[in-house]
Amino acid sequence: MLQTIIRSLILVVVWILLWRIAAVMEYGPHASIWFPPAGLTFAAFLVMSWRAFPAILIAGVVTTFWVSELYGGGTPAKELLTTGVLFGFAHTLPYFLGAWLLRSKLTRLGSYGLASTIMTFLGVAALSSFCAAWLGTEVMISGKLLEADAIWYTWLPWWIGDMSGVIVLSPIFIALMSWRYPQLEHWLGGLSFTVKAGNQSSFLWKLLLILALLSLSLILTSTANKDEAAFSIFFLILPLLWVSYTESPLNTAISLALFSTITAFSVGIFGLMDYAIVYQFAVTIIAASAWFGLTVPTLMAHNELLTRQVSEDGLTKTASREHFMQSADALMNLGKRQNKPLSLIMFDVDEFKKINDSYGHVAGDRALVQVTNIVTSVLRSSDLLGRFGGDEFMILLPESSLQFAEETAERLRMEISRARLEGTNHAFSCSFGVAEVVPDEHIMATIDRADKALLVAKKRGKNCIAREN
Ligand SMILES: Nc1nc2c(ncn2[C@@H]2O[C@H](COP(=O)(O)OP(=O)(O)OP(=O)(O)O)[C@@H](O)[C@H]2O)c(=O)[nH]1
Repeated sequence: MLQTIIRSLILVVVWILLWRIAAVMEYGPHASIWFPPAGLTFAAFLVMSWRAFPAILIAGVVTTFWVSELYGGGTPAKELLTTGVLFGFAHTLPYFLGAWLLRSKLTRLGSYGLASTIMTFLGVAALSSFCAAWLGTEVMISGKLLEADAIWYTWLPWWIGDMSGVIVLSPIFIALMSWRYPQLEHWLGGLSFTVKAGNQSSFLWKLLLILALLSLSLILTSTANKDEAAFSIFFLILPLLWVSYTESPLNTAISLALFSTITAFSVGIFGLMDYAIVYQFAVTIIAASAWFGLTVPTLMAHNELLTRQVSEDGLTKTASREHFMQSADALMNLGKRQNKPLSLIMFDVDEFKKINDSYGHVAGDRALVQVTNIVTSVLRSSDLLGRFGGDEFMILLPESSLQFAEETAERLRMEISRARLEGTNHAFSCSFGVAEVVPDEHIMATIDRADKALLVAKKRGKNCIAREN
């Protein structure tokens, strides 16, 4: 309970502080480049759900009194209180509903729906801020804190400011809060905001590049005082996308927060109010693109994982049957072009069933890994080892005559027979069948001949090598 009260108090104070900062950076009445409290409200509802309500309502009431103070005052306290409560609801309800929608979508998507998560986040940010700005303006007008016709020139910049506040800043607020709520990571749709171990120097260089380019664009605009110069800020999309493609979501959130904060402050410092709308759109569009950019590394990682799963045997990490066939085709074509012989070895662990029956299937699995490790240590890097199925494996040896393949099989047989099943005194052995690839034949024909030779080796008493007839 005490913890909830402390968290709510911190939320009230931070919200009011951010509101004050945004008010300092206003380029028109109720219009700033971005409105950070909107980002905080959205993040708070996403992380804390309805528990964030009291804190944001209180902050809404306090700031309504402050607005009256800033813009002339004169409204009686009772009326201000009603306006404050109404404003609180006008601000919180749209963001609460938006965060609830995103939250329920996230729980359904899991970590594979990052692109969909980001699309929903951007859509929800646009809709929630639209409603919050519209309702907020109406409340301000009915509370006589705004002129009736102000709806037309206040509502639009209010909306864009709120929307960019949510799009640009709520991820950094979610990141800050998720350190206190680690359970968040499960449903952030593959977005992890935890600090990753490792060298951050490349990120710092990228950050410096962003700051340098931003300063250049701002100085250029204040010197030239031309629209064309102001639009140069859109070039910042390149380094920011670079960050999102190559860095963690947390680093992307930090870069966007820093980029947008400096931009918002600079509009006041450099007197760039005339270009405020350019900066507002630049910040929002660049942030939205950077969030989509985050899907690239995630998709690439998924792609890599899937490729590995398809091309690798899950247990022994040797080539899967499908991958072996594909690679064998390429190696056979190369052999044919270079006019070099290729040979194939099929081998099978002897009495493998006994290992399973005596020591269990887990020990059986370990035995298969042990055998393939021994085989890999003997083979050349150009040889291709694949699992045919069960305890049967195949090796394609480029630039190898039948004679060379037999010698290799003999070395493998010796090495394997020296090994003992981990933690036991159980000795292994394998039987081998060897065949040479005939130019233009299908790999399955060679496999068939090597397999027949393997059967012969088994019939001869196992732990030996047989060559094709
Ligand atoms: N632990 C484990 N066992 C497997 C796996 N795949 C197949 N097996 C078992 O491996 C055994 C293969 O037995 P076989 O090759 O038919 O016979 P064997 O005992 O090796 O006898 P020989 O080949 O005649 O020497 C079967 O009992 C399968 O259930 C696996 O991935 N892990």
